[in-house]
Amino acid sequence: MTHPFETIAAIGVVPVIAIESAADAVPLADALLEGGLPIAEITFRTAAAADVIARLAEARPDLVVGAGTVLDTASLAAARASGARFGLAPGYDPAVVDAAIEAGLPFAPGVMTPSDLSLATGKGVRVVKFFPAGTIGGPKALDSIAAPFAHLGVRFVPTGGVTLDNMGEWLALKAVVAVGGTWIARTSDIREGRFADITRNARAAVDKACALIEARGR
Ligand SMILES: O=C(O)C(=O)C[C@H](O)[C@H](O)COP(=O)(O)O
Repeated sequence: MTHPFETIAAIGVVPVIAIESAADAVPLADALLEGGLPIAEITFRTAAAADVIARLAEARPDLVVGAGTVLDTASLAAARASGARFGLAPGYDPAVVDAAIEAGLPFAPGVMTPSDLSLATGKGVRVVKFFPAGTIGGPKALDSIAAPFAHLGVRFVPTGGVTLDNMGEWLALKAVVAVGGTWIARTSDIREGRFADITRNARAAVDKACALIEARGR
């Protein structure tokens, strides 16, 4: 089975999803898959997250489903038990990172500073979320912060303020493995059943990411 971070690198975009009802899980997955996006980061921002992951792992194995907003070890355990294939967090919590390593779950903690990055790389982590990407200073900030870690092969998933319009600025950076964002499958679009819009957003994001990744010649 392909490593989930390889799939993420090949596609170049990760939809960050806060879904409120497990009943919407399969329609959401089908909307993403129809848009050519076989990845979903289901965030533990809602009580439904673990149920949604479990349903998707069971009913839509073609979708690489992961857990987002993993803020504590209890969420990590719930994510694993539900069948999440990877995890991400907005910040760096050593207890969560240790638990993910121990469990063998591919996990990208969030970093914002060189200190966070040092902690992460010291644990052997090589894929991190860069959050909140837009607010920290955009691609220029990432370029500067990443430079002293480049020889370690650290790759970033900038998230927070990324859109279809600005994703090209991020994916132009070699250190960026993929971008993440909520714009592809918004909570309100899921709640109100606008799955055709989600398919359209997914297709636009994937097409753009693929073109950008090809252009930079990876
Ligand atoms: O929840 C997490 O684990 C996070 O890391 C934060 C989210 O990825 C961002 O809040 C998405 O930001 P927007 O795409 O600008 O809405």
